[in-house]
Amino acid sequence: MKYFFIVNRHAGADRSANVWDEVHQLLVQKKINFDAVETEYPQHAIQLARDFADQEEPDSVVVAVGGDGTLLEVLNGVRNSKNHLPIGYIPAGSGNDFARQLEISADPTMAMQRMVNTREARPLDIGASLSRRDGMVRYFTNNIGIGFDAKIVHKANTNGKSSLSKWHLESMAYISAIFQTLFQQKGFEFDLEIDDEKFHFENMFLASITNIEYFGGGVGIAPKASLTDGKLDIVLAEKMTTPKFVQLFAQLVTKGTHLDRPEVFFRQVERLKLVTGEAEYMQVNGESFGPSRYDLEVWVEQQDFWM
Ligand SMILES: Nc1ncnc2c1ncn2[C@@H]1O[C@H](COP(=O)(O)OP(=O)(O)OP(=O)(O)O)[C@@H](O)[C@H]1O
Repeated sequence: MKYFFIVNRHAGADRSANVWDEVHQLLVQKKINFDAVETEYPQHAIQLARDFADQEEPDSVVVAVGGDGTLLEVLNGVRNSKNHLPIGYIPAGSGNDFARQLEISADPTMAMQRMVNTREARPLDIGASLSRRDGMVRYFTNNIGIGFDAKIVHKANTNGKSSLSKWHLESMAYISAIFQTLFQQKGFEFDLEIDDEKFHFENMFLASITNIEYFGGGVGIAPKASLTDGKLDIVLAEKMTTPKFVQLFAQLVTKGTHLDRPEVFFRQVERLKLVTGEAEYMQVNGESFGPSRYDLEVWVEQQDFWM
């Protein structure tokens, strides 16, 4: 097996550089067949992954070293190649939500051992989204979020990448951003189509289309999500009063019983369509987009992973 590593040394507020140094040493020690390239700018991993996959090297794996954003780019590169090579992943980001879902160790040596001990590719669900505005299809491993969570991601990302590692659930910066955004985020119109059912929401606050349980570095938005059920989970919350939000948030971070609340809409689907009435921020795997109006068709596909 040949491993092609795509390394974002800037992920995890630069922690990734240390992760990569440790992994690199192990690769050399264990005489593993590998090549490695470091990303030089945002989005570079898409092109690197696509170019490598296009070469049709037999028995090879493309490995992302970085956070959920780097994994997102590698996935999009591979899906845009004619060869959907298996993807490996060494988590080295701030949030690492995909690694959390799959219980991949944050310890680089353990993550690396798990990957090189793998004997066969494992097909897992990924999300695909077609923007009916620009005709582009984009893929994601974790989730698409519109509204509240996306605005928090936007704030974290514009606050400087070096401060991102401090944005964990328990950090004051995160909690204060949640409350600031709670007051700033207005309700927006949202149309949803699932099979033959159509829903119109006047006052949407957060719309999450998720393939995994977590977003935002360990927040369990979708406790029933699975990477092997062939479904995406839709979790919607309408704009609510502050006391109700506090109750919901407490349920979300403690017991995961928020899906039962009347302000929350929950479905598991293979395909959906959504349209936003207003320009909103969107986050995909923790990467920020917009603000913009969205008209998306989203569905589940499968991708081979090496882990
Ligand atoms: N050479 C580079 N210089 C600056 N930014 C880069 C470079 N290479 C990649 N990036 C960008 O770094 C960003 C952050 O990467 P990533 O999401 O992997 O880490 P993270 O944000 O720390 O982790 P997580 O998403 O798990 O919280 C991505 O938007 C990616 O495009």
